[in-house]
Amino acid sequence: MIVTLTANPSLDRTVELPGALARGEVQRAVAVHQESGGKGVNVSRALVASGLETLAVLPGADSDPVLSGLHDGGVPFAALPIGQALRSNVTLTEPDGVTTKINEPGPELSDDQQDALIGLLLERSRGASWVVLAGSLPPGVPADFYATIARRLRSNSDGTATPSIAIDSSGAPLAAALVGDASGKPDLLKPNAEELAELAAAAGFTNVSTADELEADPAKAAEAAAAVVASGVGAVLATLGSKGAILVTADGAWLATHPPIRAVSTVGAGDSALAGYLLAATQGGSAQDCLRQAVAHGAAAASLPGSTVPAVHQTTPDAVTITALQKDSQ
Ligand SMILES: Nc1ncnc2c1ncn2[C@@H]1O[C@H](COP(=O)(O)OP(=O)(O)OP(=O)(O)O)[C@@H](O)[C@H]1O
Ligand SMILES: O=P(O)(O)OC[C@@]1(O)O[C@H](CO)[C@@H](O)[C@@H]1O
Repeated sequence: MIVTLTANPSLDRTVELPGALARGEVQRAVAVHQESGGKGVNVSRALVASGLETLAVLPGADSDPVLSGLHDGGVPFAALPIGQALRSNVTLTEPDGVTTKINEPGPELSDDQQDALIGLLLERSRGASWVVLAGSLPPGVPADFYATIARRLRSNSDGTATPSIAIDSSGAPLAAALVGDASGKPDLLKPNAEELAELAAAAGFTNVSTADELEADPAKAAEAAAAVVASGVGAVLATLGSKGAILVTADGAWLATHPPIRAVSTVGAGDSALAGYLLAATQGGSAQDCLRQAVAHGAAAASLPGSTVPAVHQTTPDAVTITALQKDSQ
C-alpha cells in the first residue's frame, strides 16, 4: 500500500486555448478538463490507474468537488473536514504545448487541523510500504511540516515496519527536507530542474547552476543531486522535462531518456513519474528499473491532456534508454 498526503489539494481546471495566449484579450476556449489534483492526489490517481493499492490522505469536506472527483474516479481517500472549500488551480494550454499555470494559495489550516491531519496520516499509513508527502503547504503550515511527519512516522512504536518516505515539494518545504537529523530526511526526493538547483544550493553545492543548465547537462545535474544525497537523503529522482530524468543514489547515477513525444499537457507529468518509480519499486525493481518506469510514466503523462495520468499499459518503458553517469565532480 502506498499512502499519499496532499496538504493543499486542488480542483485542477485545464483550459485549452485555440492559439497562443493573448494577454489582455478575450479568448474562447476549445475545451475544458476538470480533475481532482494536487501532487499526492495525482500520484494516487496514477497508482489506481495501474491497479496498485493506495490511499490519498487530504483535507476537505465530503461535498467538496475534489473529493467527489476522487470518489467518482475510484481513488480511495481519507479526508479531514476543515470547514473551508479547497482551492482551484487553473492551467492554460496552447496548441504548441506551452502551459501556463495559476495556483491559488489554498485554505489556511489551523494548528489543531494540522495535528489532526498528521494523526489521520499516521493512523492510515500503518503497514504502508511508502508514504508520499507532496505539494505545497497551505497558509498557516510551517515549512518543516514534512520533516515533522517523517520523524513521527519513524518514531512510531506500534510494531509495524516504518514506510519509506518520498517528498515532492518546492520552495521552503523542499529546502526544509535537508535540515536537521536523519530521522526527518526522506528516502526519496523528486525535484524538477528548478527545485534541484535550489536544493543543491541548500546542500552547499558550490558549483551551483541554473535550472536551464541542469536540464541541458545531465552530468551537472547528477553532481548537484549527489550533493543532496551526501546531505543525508536516500535517493534523488530529478525530472528534467523533455530531457528525461536522472536518479542518484549512494551506489550510482543514471540518466533515462525517452524518444520525443508530442507534449499536450505536462501538468502532473512529475507526479506520474514519481508514481512510475514507486510502481517499479513496489514490484522489487532495481534502481534502473524504477528510473526507466518513472520516465516512461512521465512521457506518457505529458502526451495526455490536462492532468490526466497514464496507466502502466499506456507507457513505453522499452523505449527508454538508460545511461550510467559519473555523479561526483572530478
Ligand atoms: N515535453 C516533454 N517531452 C517528453 N517528456 C516530458 C516532457 N515534459 C515532461 N516529460 C516527462 O515527464 C517527467 C516529469 O516532467 P517535469 O520535469 O516537467 O516534472 P515537474 O516539473 O515535476 O512536473 P509537474 O510539477 O507538473 O508534475 C520528465 O522526467 C519526462 O519523463
Ligand atoms: O501548488 P502546488 O501544491 O505546488 O502544486 C499543485 C499542482 O500544480 O501540482 C499538480 C501537478 O504536479 C497539480 O495537480 C496541482 O494543481
